[in-house]
Amino acid sequence: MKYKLFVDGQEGTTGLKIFEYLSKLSDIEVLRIDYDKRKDPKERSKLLNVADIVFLCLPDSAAKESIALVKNEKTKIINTSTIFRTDKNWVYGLPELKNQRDLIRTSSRVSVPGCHATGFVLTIRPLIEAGILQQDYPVTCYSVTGYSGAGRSGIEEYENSTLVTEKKLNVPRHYSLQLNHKHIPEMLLYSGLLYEPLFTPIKANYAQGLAMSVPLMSRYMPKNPSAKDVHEVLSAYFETERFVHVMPYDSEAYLDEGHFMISECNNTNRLEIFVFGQKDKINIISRYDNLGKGASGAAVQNMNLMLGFDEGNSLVEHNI
Ligand SMILES: NC(=O)C1=CN([C@@H]2O[C@H](COP(=O)(O)OP(=O)(O)OC[C@H]3O[C@@H](n4cnc5c(N)ncnc54)[C@H](OP(=O)(O)O)[C@@H]3O)[C@@H](O)[C@H]2O)C=CC1
Ligand SMILES: CC(=O)N[C@@H](CCC(=O)OP(=O)(O)O)C(=O)O
Repeated sequence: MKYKLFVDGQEGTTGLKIFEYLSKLSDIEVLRIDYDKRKDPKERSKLLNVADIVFLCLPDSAAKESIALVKNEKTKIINTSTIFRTDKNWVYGLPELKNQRDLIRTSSRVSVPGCHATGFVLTIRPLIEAGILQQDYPVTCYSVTGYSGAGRSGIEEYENSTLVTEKKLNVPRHYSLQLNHKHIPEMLLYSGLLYEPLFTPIKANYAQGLAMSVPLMSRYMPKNPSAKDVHEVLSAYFETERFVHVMPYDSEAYLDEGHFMISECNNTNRLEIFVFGQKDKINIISRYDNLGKGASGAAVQNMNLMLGFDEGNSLVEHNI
């Protein structure tokens, strides 16, 4: 039997990328909606209810509408939008967190993590579990991302050369300046922190690739770990993971004359964690493709688990 899959939002940035992955699989049948009917609730309802798995690649309000249209027990939902990521009836689709993989395998409602939240949670949670970061540590972090993270409208804005000149989009831009980015609730809940991190995202004039940086000060942490100790904890936590890799400690070899390269994981589902530091200063940076492990790749990884496929089915693990 072939599993039936439907991507609601098939023409959007996340949806199109998921389609690319699905086109490599043979044990599935991808259901398509007519372009003109893609926003018609009646037509969507038909497909949503015959599919074994649906990917919701929609704005929050439309995703909510789709969920209400699912009227049967069988259809499993993978939701890439922001809503329900902290809802207890949904499983957070980050398999690399301890015990999360089994929850995903048996769930019929999975939320794909936000792109910024992915790197943050994977950095903080292992340190708290290992007891070298206390839950009330006042964490500050920042993330630099390509404009495709803002979906179709973001891409159109940046790829329209007149606007780039008029709006001065050729320089990086901080946003969510009130420190209230929409990923904060999931960053708080799944990292294990007691207080919201102070998070500043920065969008820049390139399409794809994200780096989340979390600087920490050893003198304020239990056991005063060195950057090398932090590296060892993270390496042990992700030792057996296929898509999350802790890179060699303080490795200059991965820098370009001292500069970090954000887009090296593009077009893969790979997330790399780097630890740098000196004296009591620790700098942890994760890099990944916001459309890979930050969205569509993560969605397909979750699908593989939910259907009992090989977890890496159709996903690219390495840059070759
Ligand atoms: N881009 C990224 O890196 C990430 C995105 N996400 C999330 O994924 C979701 C999709 O984002 P993204 O693909 O970037 O956004 P896009 O704007 O690129 O795509 C959204 C798609 O939804 C369609 N749509 C809008 N309203 C409806 C409706 N009522 N019924 C059916 N279809 C509708 C749009 O149609 P139309 O073709 O008319 O535009 C469009 O194709 C969002 O919730 C976003 O927050 C999550 C992680 C990362
Ligand atoms: C560049 C840019 O604007 N990125 C988006 C996040 C992309 C993402 O992860 O989105 P969802 O939480 O919507 O799923 C932002 O920071 O709001």
